[in-house]
Amino acid sequence: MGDVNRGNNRPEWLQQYDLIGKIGEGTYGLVFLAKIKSNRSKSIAIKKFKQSKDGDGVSPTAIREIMLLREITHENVVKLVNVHINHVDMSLYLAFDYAEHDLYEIIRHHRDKVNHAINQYTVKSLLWQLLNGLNYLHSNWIVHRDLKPSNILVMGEGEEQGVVKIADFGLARIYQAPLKPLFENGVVVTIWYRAPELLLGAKHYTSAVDMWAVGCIFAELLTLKPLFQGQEVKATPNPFQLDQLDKIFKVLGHPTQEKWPTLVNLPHWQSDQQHIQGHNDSPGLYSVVHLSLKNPAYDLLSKMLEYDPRKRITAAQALEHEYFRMEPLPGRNALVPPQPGEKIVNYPIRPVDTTTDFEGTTSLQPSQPASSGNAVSGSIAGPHVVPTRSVPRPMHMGGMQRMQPQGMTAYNLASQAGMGAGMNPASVPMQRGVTPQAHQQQKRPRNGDDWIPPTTEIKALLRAERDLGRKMWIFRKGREEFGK
Ligand SMILES: Nc1ncnc2c1ncn2[C@@H]1O[C@H](COP(=O)(O)OP(=O)(O)OP(=O)(O)O)[C@@H](O)[C@H]1O
Repeated sequence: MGDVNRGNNRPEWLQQYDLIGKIGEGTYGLVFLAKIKSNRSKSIAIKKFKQSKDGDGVSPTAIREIMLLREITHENVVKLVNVHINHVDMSLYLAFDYAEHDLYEIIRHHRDKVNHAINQYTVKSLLWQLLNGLNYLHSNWIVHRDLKPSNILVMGEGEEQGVVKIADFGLARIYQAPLKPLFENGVVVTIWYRAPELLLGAKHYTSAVDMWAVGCIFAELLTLKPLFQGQEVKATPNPFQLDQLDKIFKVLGHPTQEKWPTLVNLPHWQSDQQHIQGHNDSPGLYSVVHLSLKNPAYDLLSKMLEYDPRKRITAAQALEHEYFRMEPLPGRNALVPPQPGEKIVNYPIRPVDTTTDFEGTTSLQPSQPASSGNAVSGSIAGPHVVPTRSVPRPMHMGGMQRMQPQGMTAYNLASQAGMGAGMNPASVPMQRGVTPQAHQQQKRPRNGDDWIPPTTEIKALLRAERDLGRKMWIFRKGREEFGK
């Protein structure tokens, strides 16, 4: 057990886990690695959400994330295995299946450590599974909106080795007609992967924004470099990201009204003509990604990076693309070597900062090696421990699992449904329910520290969101009436 389990006020629910340490930090909170005590071979990633700024407890963002994730069951989408709300301080913990790798680290490893490209089979398998998960989400009216390499997880050793899992639905929204204006929720997609319509000020978003991000990620898998690495403007809540657009135009050329008729309606296109309506020559996407114009990979990529969102390829269409029908065929284990005897890439496991506990505080005790075999942070713990990467370890490679296109259709049966003449969420079978483990947990109420059963939980969360809305309404009314 790591030091992080030694605190006096450790909540009781946590006792089913051995908390190993912190593995990451995002906009919405910290991510921890834990082991289930009753089954130490099972690793869990526990995401602790930060409190909302106004101290109202569980934030609406978190509520949406839970509501979405409880409904979602797909091999290529990360599984939410448990939810915990601490009623004392209204902090929220989500327990997900743990994935040893993510595309950010895989790309980084190839670029900075092994110094060679990711093999074609792996790129194709990663991309296919990413599209497969995304197709499922889009079929269920969910736009991810924050796709980027660190949100695309890949399973390590075990039965699911090399399987892609889309993670982080912190910004995802269920989208229905009429679409909600973007600005209500502020910034959506991380800038490098942000679609041009959003950069040009579109007030509505569609699943096409995710496909743009997939195009950027596909190019990054091929070249090991972010495709459009713009300098972010951070001044106002949703500033005009001129540099990001500029980076895109430099590679793809400037969009034209002929190719993208609704372009003229976009706010920034009108307001900043001088900067963004030039007509300079671009080197061409194919030269940046080093692909010939005839290569099916290039054809698919250029369809993902189509300017007009209405013409951009959908996830369902992309899965049917010729690229996935030619050798090497994509497979379920994206990390197996392309040919028997070919060199295996030893991807590093996640470093774990064993000195940081759930409160984000540091125990100031020396780190201990995690029994999980995960890498741990430096040996002397300080308040600002910089985790070090472990020595890469060889991965056990199981039998090669590759799929024929027909096999993939079966594998993807649910997610392919309803994608012909428009998306039809009703035709996609969705499993509801909760793991038996979660049911056991809910029977043990504790002092402000209980597990909430799924339906009650959703109701409670909805109530919390409604209450928050009511509070804001009362607050706004008060301001109107009293002029404050
Ligand atoms: N289920 C998981 N298993 C293993 N690692 C995970 C899991 N979920 C998230 N991570 C990792 O934890 C780190 C932080 O993730 P998180 O989703 O909080 O933030 P982010 O995606 O890096 O940034 P942001 O939230 O600002 O978009 C990332 O490196 C991510 O790959």
